[in-house]
This record gives sequence, structure tokens and C-alpha cells, in this order.
Amino acid sequence: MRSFVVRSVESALRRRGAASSNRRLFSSDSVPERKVAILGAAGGIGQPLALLMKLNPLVSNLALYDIAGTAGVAADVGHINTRAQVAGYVGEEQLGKALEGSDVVIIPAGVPRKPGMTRDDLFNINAGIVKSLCTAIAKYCPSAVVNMISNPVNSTVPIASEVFKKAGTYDEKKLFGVTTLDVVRAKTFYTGKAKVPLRECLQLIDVNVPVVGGHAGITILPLFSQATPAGNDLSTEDIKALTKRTQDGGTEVVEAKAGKGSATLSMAYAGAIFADACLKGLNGVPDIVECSFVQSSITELPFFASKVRLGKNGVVEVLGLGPLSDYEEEGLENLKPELKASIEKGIKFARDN
Ligand SMILES: NC(=O)c1ccc[n+]([C@@H]2O[C@H](COP(=O)([O-])OP(=O)(O)OC[C@H]3O[C@@H](n4cnc5c(N)ncnc54)[C@H](O)[C@@H]3O)[C@@H](O)[C@H]2O)c1
Ligand SMILES: O=C(O)C[C@H](O)C(=O)O
Repeated sequence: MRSFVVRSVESALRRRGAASSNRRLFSSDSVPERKVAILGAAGGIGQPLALLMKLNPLVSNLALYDIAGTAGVAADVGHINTRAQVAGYVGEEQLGKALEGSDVVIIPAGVPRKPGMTRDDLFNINAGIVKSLCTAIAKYCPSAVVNMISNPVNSTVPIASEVFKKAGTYDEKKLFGVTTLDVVRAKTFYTGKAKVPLRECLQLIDVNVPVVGGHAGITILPLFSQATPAGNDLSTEDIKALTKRTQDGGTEVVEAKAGKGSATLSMAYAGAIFADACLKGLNGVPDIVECSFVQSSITELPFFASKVRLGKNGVVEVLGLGPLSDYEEEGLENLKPELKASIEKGIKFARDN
């Protein structure tokens, strides 16, 4: 499995023409030590994400933290014969140890949706969880890159920023809302619909669809006009249907799971891709670009998801939106009021509590 993962990553890099400088990163002698902490590691996302991070050759230490259940997950994952040393931490008194020395902290802690709920309905519970975890991050690993998965991402990222500002540790280049699942879905749905060459279809990694805005309903704005390879035969109706399916992707899974939670496996996959991109950036691998919800000035909103170039200190550059179709321009204007309200709600919560 490990060699499969390494081979896949290597061949992806080779296709990007960067193999010779990067291949060295996969020899265990030259790869820097990197500690990754997962907060909420015993949950539906946390467990498969722990597995995927254990398979990532860039990780040397993997800290699995939750309020219960991490001993079993750590013992289980820890038996896999890959590089990362795994340790489980449980309860608030062990949170500091879990975080100390972390380069990347991934947060999938919190409650998931049930059918009929919006992501914002999770705010009352998850806002407090995120706030207390970010308070600990500010204390124990203030320079870590933070990957926020807990919903509602449109509010939890602003909460995290306020907590870090209060603690005097805020670095806007190191705080990321994970929107990779929207990109993964957009790529999958697009590949199914667009008449792109079969070779590309089999290698989803070669299909690209930027997704901008935020991570809830209409705030999720896939830019199919910029998809590569171009799906020339797509009608306006096709684009509208693909956009709606991408925006409703989370709800599709929540309904299919019928009360047993939301996306976990595809989210773990998406979270592992994004964390891997952050690690590569930290390690100096050039030209790492992913979409993420970050502090931004590309619109009038203080946080916005767009393509972001990653580097040794987190965000190197927030990339612009590029040319939009009329349909996408309309989607952009329509999403702004909801996204603005969610951002302000998060900021207010963090300032008042
Ligand atoms: N960003 C995205 O694209 C995306 C995708 C899917 C799910 N999510 C969100 O991720 C979150 C987790 O989803 P899940 O399916 O893994 O839920 P889950 O209930 O299966 O797991 C959540 C875990 O968080 C733990 N937890 C609760 N409070 C904690 C605390 N204070 N400290 C540490 N751990 C704590 C729980 O014990 C549990 O193990 C939800 O908010 C969900 O909406 C986001
Ligand atoms: O939809 C959800 O509640 C979970 C997540 O945000 C998703 O997009 O799958």
C-alpha cells in the first residue's frame, strides 16, 4: 500500500515535470521531520484520515487526539509499517502534549449534520469546540499550519482567526478552511459528464476544477468554465446541473447516510490531499496550488476560498478568480450576503465569548 501511495504521488509529480527535484523528498534520509496532529481523530473523518496520514511518507510523527477512543485508533494505525510514529492522546489534560511541536494541525472535531440540518445548525456546538481547540493551538504550537475541517467552515475559520488574534499568534498565512472536498466532488461530477479524453478520466488527478467562495450551499461556487481539460460539449443546462450537484454534494451524502452522519471517507481523502499539499509547501516543493478558504482580499469579504499557492510559511499567494462566465459572475454576487453573514457570525462569537 505504501509503495502504491508513494508511486502514485511520484508519478503525479513526474507528470507535472517536477520529478527530479522532488523524488529526493521521498527517500527517508532527506525528508524533514514533520509532526501532524489530528484533533477529533477517533471520529468518522478522524479515523480514515489518521490512516491516510500514516501512509504519507512526509509525516514523521502523527498525534491522534480526541475526547475518547484514541488509544485504540493509535494502536491500530500504529501497527502499519510506514515512517510515522503514532501516539494517541485523550482528554484535555493530554491536548498540550498532542500539539507540542506540530507542523500541521488538522481539525475534524465536532458534530456532523443529520438530514434536514444546514451546516450552520452545527454552529452552537462546534463553535465552542473549535474555540477551545484553537486556544490550545495558540498556546502549544502557535506556528503550526491549521487545517480546519469542522463545520460550518464559513464561520469556524473566522472563529479561529479571532482566537489567534486574541492570543497574539495569528498568522493569516497559516490558517486554512479545508474546501478540498468541494474540488474533489466537482472533479468527479465533471469527469462523469464532460467528454474529456479517457486517459484523463482514469487519472482524476489530471482533471482540474477550481471551486471558490465558501463551504456551504450556494457559497460553494465551482468554476466549470475554467475546468481542464475543457469539456467543450457541456451545455448551459449541464453546467447548472453540475454546479447544483457540487453545491449539494454534502447533503446528498447526509441524506444517503440517513441520520448516521455526513461525508467521512471522501472527506478523509480530501483532507489527506490538502494536508499533503501543506506539507509539501512547508518542505519547499515548488508550485503547490490548492483551493482553500483563507483570509483574502480578492473580493470585499475578509475570508474567501480560491486557489492558493503554498510554500514554506503557508500561503505564498492568494490567486485571483480568473475570468468568470456570466453564470459564475451571478453565482459570485449571490453567494456574498450569506458568506458575509457566516463570517460575521463567527467573528462575533469569538469576540463575545
Ligand atoms: N470541511 C468539510 O468539507 C467537511 C466534510 C465533512 C465533514 N465535515 C465536518 O467535520 C466534523 C466532523 O465530522 P465527523 O463525521 O468526523 O463527526 P464524528 O462525530 O464522527 O467525529 C467527530 C469527533 O470529534 C470528537 N470531538 C468532539 N469534541 C471534541 C473536542 N473538544 N476535542 C477533540 N475532539 C472532539 C468526537 O469525540 C468525535 O470523535 C463535522 O463538523 C462535519 O460537519 C466537514
Ligand atoms: O455536508 C456536510 O454537512 C459535511 C461536509 O461539509 C460536506 O460537504 O460533506
